[in-house]
Amino acid sequence: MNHPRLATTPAELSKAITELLEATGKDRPALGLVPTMGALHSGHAALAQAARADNDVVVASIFVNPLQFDDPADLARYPRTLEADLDLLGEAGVDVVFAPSEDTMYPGGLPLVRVSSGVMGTRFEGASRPGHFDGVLTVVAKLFHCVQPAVPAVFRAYFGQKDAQQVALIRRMAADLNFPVQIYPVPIVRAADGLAESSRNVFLSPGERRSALVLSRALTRLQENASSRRPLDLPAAAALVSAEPGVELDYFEVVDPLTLEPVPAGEQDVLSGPALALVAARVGGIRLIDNAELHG
Ligand SMILES: Nc1ncnc2c1ncn2[C@@H]1O[C@H](COP(=O)(O)OP(=O)(O)OP(=O)(O)O)[C@@H](O)[C@H]1O
Ligand SMILES: CC(C)(CO)[C@@H](O)C(=O)[O-]
Ligand code: BAL
Repeated sequence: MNHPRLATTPAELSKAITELLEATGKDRPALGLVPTMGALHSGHAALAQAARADNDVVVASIFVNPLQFDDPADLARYPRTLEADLDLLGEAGVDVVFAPSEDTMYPGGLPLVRVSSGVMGTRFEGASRPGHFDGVLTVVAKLFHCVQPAVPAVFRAYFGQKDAQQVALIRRMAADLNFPVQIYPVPIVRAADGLAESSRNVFLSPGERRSALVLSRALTRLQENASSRRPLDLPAAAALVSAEPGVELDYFEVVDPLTLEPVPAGEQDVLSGPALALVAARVGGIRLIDNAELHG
């Protein structure tokens, strides 16, 4: 198995990227970045494959970012599978993996100055995980700076639509703070049973996994209502989730895909444009999120 080149410091990373970009012989080669927290699965592979298809050089990062965890237990048990991750990334054709230590990313402790995710970061996932999106945006800003090519190149970054709020916020950060990177969302990858792939799925027992399928079922129901121009009936979809034994609904909302502003209940019967349904629930002790685009 061909592993990608491994860089553990920004200096090693920069050197590897410059060498690979120069080796293309192109005036303006393209560089793709796939940020991850490791414990990789087919969802991450889809991101790496999309980056491979679009770019001359592909970098993936693996860093479990303590700044985005508000729950120390969640951080402590986050799965870490570096060897298998390198196999998967090698298979997907990734050239370089940046896997810094916590000390390298945050020398001298967690940073004093951070990126603020504003009001969009306080809703949905942000309401349940205070400080989460400031932590995500801060580390993504750092990763963009570490990967930013030192020679003329197109720079693209790939994020999964499974974390829809994260994609919306990273797009806003790149636009609001003039990051010279183009953000590419990649569609949600689902297991054969419909569950959105997630690193945390390994913690579900077989019974919990069966219960968790109610999330994708409820989203499909909304999609069918929207596409056949029936009233959405979000309360019925939420009731379906709440009625599932062992599932505790956190939120179920229909929002604007770019601003994440909720679509008022009175406007949900006839959608005036594309909308996004966002759902989060606890199944056993595990918090799961999912979403689906709605087209009327
Ligand atoms: N099923 C999926 N389909 C598409 N992209 C995904 C999927 N799962 C994760 N991603 C994307 O992979 C990137 C890295 O995510 P991360 O390493 O946090 O994995 P995860 O499976 O989302 O883990 P978690 O258990 O933390 O939700 C993110 O951009 C995320 O949106
Ligand atoms: C984007 C990210 C790698 C930042 O730590 C993380 O939030 C994730 O894996 O989705
Ligand atoms: N996939 C989002 C990262 C997190 O859950 O912390």
